[in-house]
Amino acid sequence: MSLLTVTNLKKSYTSVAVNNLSFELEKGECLGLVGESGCGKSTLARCLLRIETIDSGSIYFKDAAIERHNERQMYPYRKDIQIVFQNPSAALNPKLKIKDSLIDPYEQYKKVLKLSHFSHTSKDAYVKQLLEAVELPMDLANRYPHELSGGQKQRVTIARAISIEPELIVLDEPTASLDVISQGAVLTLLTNLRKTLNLSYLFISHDLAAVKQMSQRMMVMQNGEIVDQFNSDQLFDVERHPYTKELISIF
Ligand SMILES: Nc1ncnc2c1ncn2[C@@H]1O[C@H](COP(=O)(O)OP(=O)(O)OP(=O)(O)O)[C@@H](O)[C@H]1O
Repeated sequence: MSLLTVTNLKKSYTSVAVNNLSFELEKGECLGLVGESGCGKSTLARCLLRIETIDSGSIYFKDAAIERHNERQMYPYRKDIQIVFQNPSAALNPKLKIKDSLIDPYEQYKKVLKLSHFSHTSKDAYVKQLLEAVELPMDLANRYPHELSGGQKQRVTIARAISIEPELIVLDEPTASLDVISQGAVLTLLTNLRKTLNLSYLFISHDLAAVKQMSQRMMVMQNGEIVDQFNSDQLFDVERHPYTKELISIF
């Protein structure tokens, strides 16, 4: 059984943002999602996280159809689906030291947490493991977000996401705000973490090369619909959808 099964998902604002989306995501895989600005990628992410309500369709995660869950029913699933956003500065509380930001998801979900990779013997020991996991030095723990570089901040948001050992992380343009060198390093880190922690990713980006590098399978979205789905090594095959070919030619 797939970790995530989305069927005929539809979400409209003033016009349709996401229409009739169906796909499956397997445990342990990175599934890439590409498409130009405004095609509905972030709307899909918000629907999966239940930040948005959906109009119709279903979202089946692990053993449950979560699309109509209320907040109380969502609680055990919330910890299993985490998100890393494009802009780490907006994702971190500027008033919290890094160590306090890192401990925050644990505090929120400790009632339902069963950690197998990290261990929480003390706050300091836990923070140290998380900083090590994202290859950041321990002395960042006592700093505030504005004292970190963009790449370091994004590593902190990744550490927060993995701290509660979720099943799935939605990566919504996680490197878009970083310089090219930091981008490569963060993508490599994410790939290593996926393998070490047996994570699954939905990797959203308009960077075709990055998605190909990271993902085992890819989906292409246009005007709110998935127009192409394939194994990443079939990206350049002749039978690709004309829009996929167009994206390749732009790249
Ligand atoms: N809260 C909202 N209210 C009204 N319309 C919205 C809202 N959020 C998104 N939309 C619209 O839905 C469509 C899809 O937007 P979405 O942000 O999902 O695209 P995207 O592919 O993630 O774009 P980008 O790559 O620029 O982030 C757009 O037409 C957008 O204007």
